[in-house]
Amino acid sequence: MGSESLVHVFLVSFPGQGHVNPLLRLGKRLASKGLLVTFTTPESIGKQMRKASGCSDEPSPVGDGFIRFEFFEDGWDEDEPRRQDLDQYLPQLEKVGKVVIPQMIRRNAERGRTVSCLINNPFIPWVSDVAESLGLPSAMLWVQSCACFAAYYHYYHNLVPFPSEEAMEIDVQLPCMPLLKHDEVPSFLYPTTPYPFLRRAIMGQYGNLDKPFCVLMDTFQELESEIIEYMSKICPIKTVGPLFKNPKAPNAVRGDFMKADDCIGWLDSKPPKSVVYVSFGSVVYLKQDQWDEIAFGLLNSGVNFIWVMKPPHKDSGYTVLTLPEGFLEKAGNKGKVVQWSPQEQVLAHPSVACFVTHCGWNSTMEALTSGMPVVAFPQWGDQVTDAKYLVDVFKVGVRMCRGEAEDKLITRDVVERCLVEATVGPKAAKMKENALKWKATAEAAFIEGGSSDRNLQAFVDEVKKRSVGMDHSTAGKATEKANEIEVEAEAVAAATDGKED
Ligand SMILES: O=c1cc(-c2ccc(O)cc2)oc2cc(O[C@@H]3O[C@H](CO)[C@@H](O)[C@H](O)[C@H]3O)cc(O)c12
Ligand SMILES: O=c1ccn([C@@H]2O[C@H](COP(=O)(O)OP(=O)(O)O)[C@@H](O)[C@H]2O)c(=O)[nH]1
Repeated sequence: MGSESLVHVFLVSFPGQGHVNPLLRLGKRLASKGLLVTFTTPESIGKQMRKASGCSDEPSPVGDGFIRFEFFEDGWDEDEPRRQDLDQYLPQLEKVGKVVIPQMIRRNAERGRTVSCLINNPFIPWVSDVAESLGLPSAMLWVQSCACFAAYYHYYHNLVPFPSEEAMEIDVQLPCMPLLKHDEVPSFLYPTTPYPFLRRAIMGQYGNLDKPFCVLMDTFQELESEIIEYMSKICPIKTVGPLFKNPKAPNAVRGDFMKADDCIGWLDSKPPKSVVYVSFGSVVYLKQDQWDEIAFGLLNSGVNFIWVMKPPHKDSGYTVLTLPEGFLEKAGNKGKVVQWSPQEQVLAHPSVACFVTHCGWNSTMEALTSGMPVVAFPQWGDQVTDAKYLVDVFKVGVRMCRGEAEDKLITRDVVERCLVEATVGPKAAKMKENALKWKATAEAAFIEGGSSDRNLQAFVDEVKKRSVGMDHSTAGKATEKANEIEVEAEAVAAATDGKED
């Protein structure tokens, strides 16, 4: 069957690695179940994805369906530094996206690829408005834990007290969740967060939560059963994780912004469970003094290690981190420093003993599903909550810090102690045992017939059902509406021409 005759879903992603990965993984899972999937995000990131991962606009077969990429211009010059300032970039994306997404959908319809459903991830809640205005069903992929989803929900609706300027250090009790200490609540909710724009970005999604007919989540029933059950009574939640596992299409299509450095051969040469993998994800950037302490902690503990040292974006305002003098020489063949790693492969490698992680939700799911114990080094946002769960609830980790808000230098001795604790002795063995249990539970969820697979199949069936109900007049309405929006946009552009800075 050609890709034209398939039901077509259109995925719109916020241009961050931690958002692209889970949405693209969802796209692959949907494609493998027989859908045509178009994935879009701004061209600035598209350019990187094409170069690093070979993403193309030609449909690639995935299982029974296809996936293709179609990027969009965000209206800014290629090297516009304001993209690093989300306070400015998010409104720009909304302004442009509300015009260009309907145009893309119309062009697809004209080419015989009528879109049946729009799916977005957080930070770009206006996608649900676009869907609504076109008369299209929409869904949202939540890319953090259900626990964090619940925390934000209760905050948004003022259902329980959260830390405030009057009472900064109060603990937070949410239904069906362990008590969260004040610094274990997603840190964007602190009154003092340096990232209020990220709080606004997330809250925007809650303001629009009545629009998607389904909230997909990259978690699984057995991992967060009580809170999933509780929130399911309030929201149309479907857990479909771990999304990075796709039995039918392993690794074919990827969306990395940077090419991964090769380190698998090096890992092959190391004994089983002898290597510590250290990565803080795609956005966290530590301070130089903390970096130095980690470097000495790694050296002093004598472990083998792979350390991801991602260069900062040139407009981020961060100064490039350096390694202590003589570090690489001292580490010798015990250590490997890379700019970007093939993380899924590293976590699956038998030589790796533990993962020093910033506890982003993607990294958290990848670690659990790979049966990998962690050393939790959260910084902000959901990371501090994920760290709490990894250590106290899932029991697969030791805690190295409590987050950026604590503003505490973690010394080399503490780093060393945590590394030893996570790799040798009875506590390490127990954590490994727990991690392997989570791995097995995750596998049972994503294989055919498992909880996540059934939820995904139910979602696909629902999309198909709605697309049948969507006769040509609905598709025609979408086209008409897109035309109207375009005319309006042209008028707006003409009216504002030359008036912008
Ligand atoms: O592309 C991004 C840019 C920024 C950012 C941009 C400018 C700033 O001054 C501060 C942050 O934040 C981000 C935060 C993100 O949160 C990350 O999102 C994941 C999924 O929600 C979580 O699981 C992780 O813990 C969390 O780091 C993801 C981004 O792509 C970005
Ligand atoms: O060297 C690296 C570091 C990270 N990742 C991937 O980048 C994503 C990071 O997402 P996460 O939610 O963990 O953190 P964020 O970058 O959003 O803070 C995960 O899928 C990782 O597997 C990777 O492939 N190589």
